[in-house]
Amino acid sequence: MEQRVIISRNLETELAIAISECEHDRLFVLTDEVTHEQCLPLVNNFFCLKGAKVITIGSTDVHKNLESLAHVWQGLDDGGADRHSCLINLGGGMVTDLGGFAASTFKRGIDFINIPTTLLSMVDASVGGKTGINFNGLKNEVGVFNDSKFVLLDTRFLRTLDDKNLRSGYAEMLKHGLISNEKTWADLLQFDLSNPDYDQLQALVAASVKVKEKVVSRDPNEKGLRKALNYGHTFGHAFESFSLKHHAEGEAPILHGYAVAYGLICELFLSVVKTGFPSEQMRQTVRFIRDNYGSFNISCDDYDELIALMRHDKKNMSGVINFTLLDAIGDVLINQTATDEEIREALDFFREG
Ligand SMILES: O=C(O)C(=O)C[C@@H](O)[C@H](O)[C@H](O)COP(=O)(O)O
Repeated sequence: MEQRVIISRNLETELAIAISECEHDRLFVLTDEVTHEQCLPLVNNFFCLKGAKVITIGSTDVHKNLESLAHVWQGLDDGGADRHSCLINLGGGMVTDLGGFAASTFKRGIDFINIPTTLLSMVDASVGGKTGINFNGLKNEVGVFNDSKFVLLDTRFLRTLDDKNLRSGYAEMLKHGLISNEKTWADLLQFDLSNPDYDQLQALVAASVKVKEKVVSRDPNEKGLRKALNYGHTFGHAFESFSLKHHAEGEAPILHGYAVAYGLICELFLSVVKTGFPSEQMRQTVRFIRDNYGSFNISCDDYDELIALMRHDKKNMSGVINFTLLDAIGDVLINQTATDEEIREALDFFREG
């Protein structure tokens, strides 16, 4: 059965139907500490979740690791899960990625349902079957492609989101705009992230999910076209891993979407320099990103480490760093390379504008 993505109108009814179409002798709900407090109360008294056992892991990407994964497997074991049980992932991208991986590997695979609660997870992480954890300081280093049976997308959860998480998810929408068409891209640049209109956002979310679904349906296992969805991520994942390692004590590492936004700046620059992307459209996008995401503090001394991180990108072939670039909005070029010198120039552009 293919993954079914449903823009929810009545979450309780749709969840009941989804569960009935999955193996579900025992039900489990995975939350993180934040969604346990803010989102679980919105679904906890659903009749279809009666008797479900709740498993909770730490929040943010810092916990997207082996320990949390083992905690979920343990929770499933303790709750008597067998191969006919079902895991419902209620949370952001970290929960849907990690929960999806836990479900895909427990007893070699049980059914799971994603209920994304963040913008990032709604438009990106919960759709398309990429599951996994970070490992060895590298983003999503271990995982499998495996679709949740359902994604139930209820935009009411967006109202529980803080400003930073809203902006984080929006970066992936911006990416979808850049890889799809000028109209979607231009609509996205008009949106006021400081004063979000949730009705307008709901329409943009629906359009954004369609971009992702369309790409994934043509290339579910990222043999080619799906690399379009990784635009901004060669630099983005390097920034994110760098920040996970070096963030100051008491300060949170940058959120995934912020890293992607910064990655987009670098990869737009490379797109202009290497593949002829129009520089005015780059400038407009970069201005929007700088205005809405600020910057990330790196110096020239960090370049070698960032390039070393890029050498682990999953798109690479034969040890050569691989980029997705654009020659125009909606015109994606996969399997592009750049010299270390060009990568450094892109980092200079990121730092200096
Ligand atoms: O779904 C995809 O394919 C993507 O590349 C979407 C990305 O936005 C997403 O962050 C993804 O999890 C990154 O995957 P990775 O394969 O580069 O780790």
